[in-house]
Amino acid sequence: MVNGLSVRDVVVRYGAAAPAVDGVSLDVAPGSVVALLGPSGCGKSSLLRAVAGLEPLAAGSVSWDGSSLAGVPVHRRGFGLMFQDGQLFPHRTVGGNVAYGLPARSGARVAELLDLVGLAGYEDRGIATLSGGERQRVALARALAPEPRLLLLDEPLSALDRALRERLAVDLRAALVATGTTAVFVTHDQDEAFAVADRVAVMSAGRLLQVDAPADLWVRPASREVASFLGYEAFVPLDTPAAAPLREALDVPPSAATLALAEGAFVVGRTGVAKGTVRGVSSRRGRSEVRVDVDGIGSVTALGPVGGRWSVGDVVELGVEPDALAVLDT
Ligand SMILES: Nc1ncnc2c1ncn2[C@@H]1O[C@H](COP(=O)(O)OP(=O)(O)OP(=O)(O)O)[C@@H](O)[C@H]1O
Repeated sequence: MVNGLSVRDVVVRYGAAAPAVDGVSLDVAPGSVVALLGPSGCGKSSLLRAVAGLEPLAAGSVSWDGSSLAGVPVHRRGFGLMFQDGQLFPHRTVGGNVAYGLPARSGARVAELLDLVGLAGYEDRGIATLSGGERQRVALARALAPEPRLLLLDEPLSALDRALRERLAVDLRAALVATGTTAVFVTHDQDEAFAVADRVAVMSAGRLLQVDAPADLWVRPASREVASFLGYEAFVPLDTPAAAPLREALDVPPSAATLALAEGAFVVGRTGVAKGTVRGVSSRRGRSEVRVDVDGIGSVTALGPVGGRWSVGDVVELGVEPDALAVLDT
């Protein structure tokens, strides 16, 4: 028996089109957080909705602690749901929203939950007076209040701006860990998936490509497709001359395997092991991003120090950052 959530060979179809979810199997252990990560339309929400009982299965099974949930309606699964637009009750106070679904006179519990999501003392505020980020914090407190045995989160941060999203992702993980909540979290944002989840399940076109802890996924993407989705931007066979300095940095022998390079695999200004021709320069978060062409590798984004001055056509020395390299399985 598998403890927690077990998804086996699940297929979800809408009419005659190709299945939205095409034979996915996934386990979520009690107390762990799994992110479903993939591009728009790959079937993440459909899978989440199937687990919730909101979408019928065309094939396969969903079970909890070894018991099939077939025929168990949404409200009897003991699962919580949280969506992109929080779906708060606009005419209740913050406290009234969080208390919904709790027994009467749960004031202390409401206060504890608001404290957990960083909104201590917000009980009497009206929903209309809250920022978008505060609303999602209230929605999270409300979703956690009944202590669901599984919390299903569908892009809960994607309506927020980037800086807020990054902060809330960290707070969201802290709240899930502090409460020991088992959760499945849908996102199309790699950084968010890595910040929130213990394990990340990468989906594409209805299928699951790889499930791993964030660090393992980054270091050992199973395929070029996974690597591309994580942000690896160039691919080169390990046995080509251009790959020699990269092989050396990783201390791996030449082989037919493919080496993937993420942004920052090359660093401008470090002891040079390769040369690149500058094609463009931009600045992000204080660092310089230098688009360079490297013979035998192609166009890649090298990182450089703040305020570096390069012109298009300059030839620059490039050092290597091993953490931005991965060897793909053949
Ligand atoms: N109710 C529906 N009726 C018909 N087709 C649907 C329905 N819901 C989703 N689909 C289709 O199923 C596929 C998967 O959609 P789904 O929403 O699960 O993907 P997603 O990965 O969650 O995408 P997004 O990140 O854009 O929400 C898409 O091709 C979509 O058009």
